[in-house]
Amino acid sequence: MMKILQKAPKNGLHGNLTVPGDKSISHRALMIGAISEGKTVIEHFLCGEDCLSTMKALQDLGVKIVRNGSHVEVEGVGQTGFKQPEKPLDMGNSGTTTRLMMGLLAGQNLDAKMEGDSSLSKRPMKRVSEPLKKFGAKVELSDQGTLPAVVHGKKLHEATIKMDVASAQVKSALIFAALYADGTSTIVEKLPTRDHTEIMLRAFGADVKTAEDGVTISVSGKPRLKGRKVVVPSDISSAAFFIAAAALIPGSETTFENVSLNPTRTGILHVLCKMGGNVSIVPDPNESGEQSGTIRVKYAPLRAIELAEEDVPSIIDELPLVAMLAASADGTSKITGAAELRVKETDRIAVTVQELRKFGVEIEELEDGMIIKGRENWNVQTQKLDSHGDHRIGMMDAIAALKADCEMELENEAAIDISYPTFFSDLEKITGGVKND
Ligand SMILES: O=C(O)C1=C[C@@H](OP(=O)(O)O)[C@@H](O)[C@H](O)C1
Ligand SMILES: C=C(OP(=O)(O)O)C(=O)O
Repeated sequence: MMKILQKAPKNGLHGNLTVPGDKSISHRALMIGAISEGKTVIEHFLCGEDCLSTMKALQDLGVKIVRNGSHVEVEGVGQTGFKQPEKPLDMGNSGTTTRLMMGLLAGQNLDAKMEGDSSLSKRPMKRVSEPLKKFGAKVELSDQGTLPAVVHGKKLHEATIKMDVASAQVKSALIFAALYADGTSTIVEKLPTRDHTEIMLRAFGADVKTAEDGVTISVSGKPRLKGRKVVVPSDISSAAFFIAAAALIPGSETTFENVSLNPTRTGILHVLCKMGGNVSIVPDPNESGEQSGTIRVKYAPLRAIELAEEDVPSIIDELPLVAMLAASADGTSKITGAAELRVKETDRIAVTVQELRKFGVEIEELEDGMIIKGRENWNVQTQKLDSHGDHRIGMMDAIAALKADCEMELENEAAIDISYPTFFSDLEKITGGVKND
C-alpha cells in the first residue's frame, strides 16, 4: 500500500486538535482493570492496534471487555481470575502488551504461550524474563531470547531488583509480578522512566511508593484493587508529530488540548524549547494523578541541540522526530546514549538515517545515536519514503514531507494504525487538506 504525501500549505499549519488517547495509559487501564474487582470504565481509550492486542489477549484470558468506540468497559476478574487460554495469545506488534503481560501472568495459575508478528519476534525479551526469575517466575523464550514465549504461572515471592536497562515496560512487568508476591518488593530503576503503572495502581488501591530519589519503587504484594473510571488524556507521543510540524513549517500556529503532561513524557517540549521553539503550556486541573493540559506551538527558527543518555527516557519515542527537527535547525546536533532505539519496532537509528537522507539531510549514524547537520532547505533525493512497518517512522516521514518541495510517496503507511489510526485525517485538519499546485 502507498500513500501520497502533500507538502505544507504556504501559510503553514493552523488549528486546534484533540489527538487520541495515550497508548501507555490505555494498555495499563485494560490490564489493571482486568485484575481488579468490579467494573472499570475507560474513556478516550486509544483504539490503535497495539491497545487492541492487549484487549484481545485479556479477552482470551476470560476477561469480559466491551468497547464502543473509545468507551471501554472491563469486568474485573480479580487478581488471580484469569482462565487458562485455549490458544496462544497474539501480541501483534506490541512490545508493551508482551512485556507487561509477562509480569501480569507470572503469578497466575495457568500456562500461556505468547506469539507476535515478525518485528515483535525479533525484540529482546530476556530483559523481562531474567529479572522476573527473582520473584520465582518461569518464562521460557526462544534460543534467541525472543518470542514465542511460554509463561508458566508460579507462586511468587518478594524480591529486590536493580534494573540494568532504562525501560518502563520492564519496570511495569516487575511491578505487576510484585503484586502477586508475599511481602514488599523493591525495584530500582537505572533512570526514571514513565510512571503510569505506579500512578494507576495507586488510584486502584495498591500500595506503590516511589522514593525521593525517583528510581526506587516499593510495592506491597496482594493488594485489593478496585475497579474505577479512567479518563485517558491525549497521547503526547501522538501530538508530538503535529507539534513538530508546527515547529518546522513557517507561519504555523496549532493548539493541542487535554494532552498528557506527565513529567516523565514531556521531553519533547523541553527539547523544543531548548532548540528555540515557541511553545506555551496551560495545565488542566489535576484530578486523576495524571497531569494534562493545553499546548500551543507557533513556528520559530530552531537551533541545534545535544542529547545524552539521561535525556532519553522522557523522549524515547520522539527521537526520530527530534532528528528530523535537528535537520532543519541552525547548526549540528548530536544524540547519544540512545541505543535502545535499535530494539524498537525497527532499528530506529538506521531507519531514521535512511529516511532523512532521502530528503538530502546530512546525517551520520552512531552506535548509540545520530549526528545531524541542520540546513534551512532540504534537497529531495527520492520521492519514495517507507515506514518499514514502523508507525513512528511512517508518521515522521509524513511530517518531513510537509517541508519537501514536491509530492512524496509513503510505502507501508498502514503501520501507522498501530498507535494513531486517525493520523491522516488529523493531518488534513491542520493542513486544511490543501493542495499547493
Ligand atoms: O511502558 C510503555 O508504555 C512504553 C515504554 C517505552 O518502551 P521501553 O520500556 O522499552 O523503553 C516506549 O518506547 C513504548 O512506546 C511504550
Ligand atoms: C516502541 C513502541 O511501542 P512498543 O514497544 O509497545 O511496541 C512505540 O510505540 O514507539
